[in-house]
Parts: sequence; C-alpha cells; structure tokens
Amino acid sequence: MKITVIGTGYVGLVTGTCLADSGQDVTCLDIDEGKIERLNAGEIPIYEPGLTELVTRNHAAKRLTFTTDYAASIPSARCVFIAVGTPQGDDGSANLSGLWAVVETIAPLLAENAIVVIKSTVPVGTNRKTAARLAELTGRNVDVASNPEFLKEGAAIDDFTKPDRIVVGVDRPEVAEVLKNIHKPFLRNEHPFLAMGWESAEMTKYVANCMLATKISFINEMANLCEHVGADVNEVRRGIGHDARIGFKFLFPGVGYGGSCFPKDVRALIRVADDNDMTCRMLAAVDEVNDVQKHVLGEKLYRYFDGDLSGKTIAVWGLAFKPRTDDIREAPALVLIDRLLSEGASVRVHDPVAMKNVKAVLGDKVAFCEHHYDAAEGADAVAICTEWNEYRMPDWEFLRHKMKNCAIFDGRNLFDPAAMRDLGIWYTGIGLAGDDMATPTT
Ligand SMILES: NC(=O)c1ccc[n+]([C@@H]2O[C@H](COP(=O)([O-])OP(=O)(O)OC[C@H]3O[C@@H](n4cnc5c(N)ncnc54)[C@H](O)[C@@H]3O)[C@@H](O)[C@H]2O)c1
Ligand SMILES: O=c1ccn([C@@H]2O[C@H](COP(=O)(O)OP(=O)(O)O[C@H]3O[C@H](CO)[C@@H](O)[C@H](O)[C@H]3O)[C@@H](O)[C@H]2O)c(=O)[nH]1
Repeated sequence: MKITVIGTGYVGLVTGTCLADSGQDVTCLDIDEGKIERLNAGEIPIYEPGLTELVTRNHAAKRLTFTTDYAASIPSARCVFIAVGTPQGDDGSANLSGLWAVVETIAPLLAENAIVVIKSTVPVGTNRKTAARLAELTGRNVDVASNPEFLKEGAAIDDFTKPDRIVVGVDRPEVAEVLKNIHKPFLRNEHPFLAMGWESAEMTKYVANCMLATKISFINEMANLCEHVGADVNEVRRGIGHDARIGFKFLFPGVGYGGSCFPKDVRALIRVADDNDMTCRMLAAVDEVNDVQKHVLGEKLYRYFDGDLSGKTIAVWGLAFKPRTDDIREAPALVLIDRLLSEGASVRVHDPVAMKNVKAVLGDKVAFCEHHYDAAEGADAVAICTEWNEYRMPDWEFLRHKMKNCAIFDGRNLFDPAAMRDLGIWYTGIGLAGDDMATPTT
C-alpha cells in the first residue's frame, strides 16, 4: 500500500519511517525544501535516538522517499497522513493554517479511494470540517480519519512501534479496518486498537495530554508546599505512589513542563471550552501553576544573591525541554536564561544536543560550552534545567575547583541533599525539606 505522510517533523518523520520499516511504501512530504534536501542527502534534521539508522536503512531500500512534490506523491497514495504542526495561535487556540493549506492542496490530487488521516493534534470538530471541505472541493465524499499520535520525543520510535493503544476516529467502520491493517505490525503486543467517532478521538488526545500536565502541575504545587512545611517531596512521592490508584508516573516535580505539546494543548482545550461557553477552571490552574514553576529557579537564584545578579556568572546545564531531544519549544531553561540576562548576569550554557537550536534564538547573548564542566568554569552557581544522564554523577571536587562559588540550583532533583550537605556544597532542589530557599507560594 502506498502511503504519503505530509509534514516531516518529529511526528511525520517518525511515522513515515516506522511505517516504511514495517514494509510499506512511504513518501514523506514537506514544504521545507531545505529539510527535504537534507533528508535526501542522508542527514536527519532532528535529534531522535535510533531514528538515523532507521531512516538510512529504509531510504536505501527505497521504501522511504522524501519530496516536496504534491502532484507526484498524492495521486498514488491510498492513505495520506497529515502531520503538520498545529502551534499555539495568538488567542491560545491551535493554529490550523498549515492543516487547511494542506487540505486545499491535496483535494484535487486525491485518488478515488484515498483516506485522509489527520495525525496532527487538532481541536474537536476539525475532522468533521475537513470532511466537509474535501466534499466541497472534490464534489464527492472523501474518507477522513482522526489518528492522534501519543509518542514522546526521545522515545518516539518505541512509542510508535509499541504503542499502549492506537486510537482512530472514523465515520465508517471500513475506514477503521484499513487503518487497523496498516497498524497490524505494531499491534502484536495485544494492546488495543480503539475505533471511535471523530470527536471522541480528537478529544482523547487533548484529555490524555491535559491529564498528564495536570499531574505535573499538581506535584509541582505540592513540592513548593513541601518546602514550606518541612516535608520532602521525594518521600511524599514514594508515600503516595505505592497506592496503585495514584502510581509513580509523571509525578516528578521540576521546573515545569515544556515542549511542543503540553503547553499548547492545555491552552487549546481551554479555548475549546470557551468556544462552547464553558470554563475549564482546572486547566487554567494547571497552566498558571506551570508558568509560575518555570520561574522557580530564577527566583531562588535572585534571592540567593540578595536581589543582585548583575555581574554574576551562572552556568545553565540542560536547554532542551527534556532529555534525549534537541527540542527547545517552551523549554524552562529559556525562561531562566531570559531572567538571568535581564538581571545583568552572564550566562554559560551546555546541552548535549540542543545548543544549535538555542544559538539560533539567542545568538551570542550566552556562552555556549562544549562540556558542562566548561560551563561551570568561574561560575557563581550552576542551575540544572534538564536531567541529562551525563549530569547525574559530577566530579564534585573537580567542579568545586572550577567554580568561583559552588552553589547548585537543581531544577530536576538529581542529587541527594544530605549527601550534598556532607560534601559541603550549597544545594537547593525542588520541594526538599530544610531548604532555606523555599519557593514563595504566592
Ligand atoms: N512532537 C511531538 O512529540 C508530538 C507528539 C504527538 C503529537 N504531536 C502533534 O503532531 C503535530 C506535528 O508536530 P511536530 O512536533 O512533528 O511538528 P514539527 O514542527 O516538528 O513538524 C511539522 C512539519 O510540517 C511541515 N509543514 C507545515 N506546513 C506544511 C504544508 N503546508 N505542507 C507540508 N508540510 C508542512 C513543516 O515544515 C514541519 O517540517 C502537531 O499537531 C503536534 O501537536 C506532536
Ligand atoms: O514527571 C514528569 C514528567 C514530565 N515532566 C515534564 O513534562 C514535559 C513533557 O514531557 P514528556 O511527556 O515526556 O514529553 P513530550 O515529548 O512532550 O510528550 C508529551 O506530549 C506528546 C505530544 O502531544 C504526547 O504524544 C506524549 O504522549 C506526551 O507524553 C517535559 O518538560 C518534562 O520535563 C515533568 O516535569 N515531570
């Protein structure tokens, strides 16, 4: 079966590559000519563990091709997956201009039996509107399916090939059957293939992300409270997690959630509620708590230096919104760096893979360092924003020697506060007992 995937970003490239790896004939299409040129030259535009090997192998086997040419790749496709970005618009709602541009372009090119599959995260009602628009443009009924994607960056290939579940939204069971067949190679773990209506599938994606974002904002707020009452959030986390109804997952406190999904999807669902004359109070709180949390390290640094950061040198370890990705969209590190620069501090940064992306945004406003120890050279403090593995076991003696003042502001709770005290290192984390840098609760 011929498949075309439109939008060759984190989701489209992983989707196309994994489908090709299961033996399908896949074309990945993008409007970004530079991106397609690089892919055709064997260069992978994003960092995603395992992806390079998979793309290279399937490209060489000619099961995976890359193009910018709609006319050459749409007419022969039985399934056209749309995986273009749906970023946050000015009013918080999802910006669907990319999706609508694709719909207009593909309409005259679609095969009679083509199925248009929307993989991008789109507000409730979008699949129905797409079907209506395609009917207008083509003069016939075109099959449309929602197929929300649940992969996580950094673990995208595993998530795609061994999904917890596959959700499709359809208006005819025959369409679900075609999609089930395409996904058969990924359903061998007996995890369910769930067919439902368009609106339920669209809503499932938002509700899943909002639930996860809610867990994170909840534990972050509890962590901040722990600091004030002499409790340790790590102990509390263990204390609650053994209750199977609560569990351990997605309850790690930190500097707030970032990335291209949680922030925008929480806000988009708030807008969907608004549009339906409803107020999502909980989601508004989740969003607000997260905004506050992104300022926690900056606030602690400000108070540690008695309200004067000018002339101080701060090392920031970790720029990506989470480890194992080069994605810096809504990354908490950028919020911290912004604050430090506006207070007159010098900033030295390190990230194993995301520095190129940050350089494109910040230019020479910060010093980019090849090694995280280099970033700490002469620094008055180190702030940790991303829990990369290589940050977990520093040589403290070496660091103490390198830094002007060995103070560690740990936004991901990588270290044991008691051990740090024993080493004589000034240390603050998130939600730890006896922390004299307790986060203000207002
Ligand atoms: N990134 C994730 O982890 C993730 C996971 C699940 C779902 N999603 C959702 O999937 C969608 C895509 O996200 P992403 O992170 O892959 O985005 P991305 O920004 O990495 O990639 C989007 C791609 O679409 C291309 N594009 C835009 N308009 C186009 C057009 N008219 N024709 C062809 N190509 C076009 C862009 O050039 C870009 O390469 C979003 O709706 C997102 O919410 C993302
Ligand atoms: O206990 C936790 C877990 C995560 N995070 C933060 O939450 C953000 C998102 O992390 P994660 O969910 O691992 O990454 P994403 O790649 O953004 O994946 C989310 O967003 C995708 C896009 O919609 C969905 O497909 C995935 O299922 C969903 O997990 C990151 O900033 C993490 O640091 C925490 O602070 N504490």
